[in-house]
Amino acid sequence: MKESIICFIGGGNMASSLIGGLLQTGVSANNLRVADTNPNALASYFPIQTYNDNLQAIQDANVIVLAVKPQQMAEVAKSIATALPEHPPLFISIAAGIRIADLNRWLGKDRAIPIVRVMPNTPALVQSGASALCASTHVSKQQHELAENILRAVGLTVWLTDENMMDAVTALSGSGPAYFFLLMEILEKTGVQLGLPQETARLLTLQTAFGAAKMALESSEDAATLRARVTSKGGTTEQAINTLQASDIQALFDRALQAAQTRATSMADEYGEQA
Ligand SMILES: NC(=O)C1=CN([C@@H]2O[C@H](COP(=O)(O)OP(=O)(O)OC[C@H]3O[C@@H](n4cnc5c(N)ncnc54)[C@H](O)[C@@H]3O)[C@@H](O)[C@H]2O)C=CC1
Ligand SMILES: O=C(O)[C@@H]1CCC=N1
Repeated sequence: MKESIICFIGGGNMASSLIGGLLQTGVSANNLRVADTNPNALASYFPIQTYNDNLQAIQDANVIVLAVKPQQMAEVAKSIATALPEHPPLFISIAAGIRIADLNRWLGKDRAIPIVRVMPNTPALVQSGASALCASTHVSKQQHELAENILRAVGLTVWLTDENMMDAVTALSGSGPAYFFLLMEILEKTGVQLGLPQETARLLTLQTAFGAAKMALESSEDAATLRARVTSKGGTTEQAINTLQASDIQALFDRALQAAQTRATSMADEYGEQA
């Protein structure tokens, strides 16, 4: 991976998390490029080569990371197709919903293009991302390893054998950081309502979230057991958990994640087959 030239098409929120994470992990700035049609998106960027012309940016790249919005993907991919060499580089698409088959059609028409579809998340910026990967049948063993190495450099990776699982992953871990950030917002605000100074509520919230995640990751016990250890019989936690369960928090999250999964699937139809 260290020698590969990795070119990002689209330099927004998710691309900047990946680029920042890769730089932190020691990938040379000389091997990273980013192209974006909006020069403001690149203004505050890391010290890597930036382009406003996608076709110029992809020249000699070993890996092209497609990081534009799903609705822009067809147009961007079809334009890149006009400039691909005889042996196309590895494509990594991080777009929610967009299927490998559609990407291959846009990029290659009838010829096979090596594509790895990935659903990463923004904690990649601090090497704590979680990515699910799924490879097209035309991805070589080396390209498989290359994609794995790029994403593993910024966090956990899991491979999916069934691309259909990607929309569930998008609902769980792709969107997931937002659920935890929302919970942090809620806890901090509630702490203030209970009488704590804002900064005290903020710090206690963040450290509690971090501590709970670290403990769950490092423990051999499941989350339910760890929760039980906090919940003293007749104590305070029991009151809070009972209140949350009386409002059926499980059903609320079922509906929320189903809505996200359904949206990912509908984006594939909206921006894919008809595009
Ligand atoms: N934000 C997130 O947490 C995650 C996003 N994703 C996926 O990553 C992709 C990008 O999402 P974000 O970074 O959030 O969006 P964003 O809007 O922050 O970034 C997209 C960038 O693409 C640029 N762009 C638009 N048209 C272009 C073109 N023709 N050529 C080159 N660049 C162009 C835009 O100027 C913008 O900077 C999406 O497909 C999304 O589904 C996947 C996982 C998590
Ligand atoms: O909200 C979205 O559509 C993207 C995909 C996962 C996270 N952000």
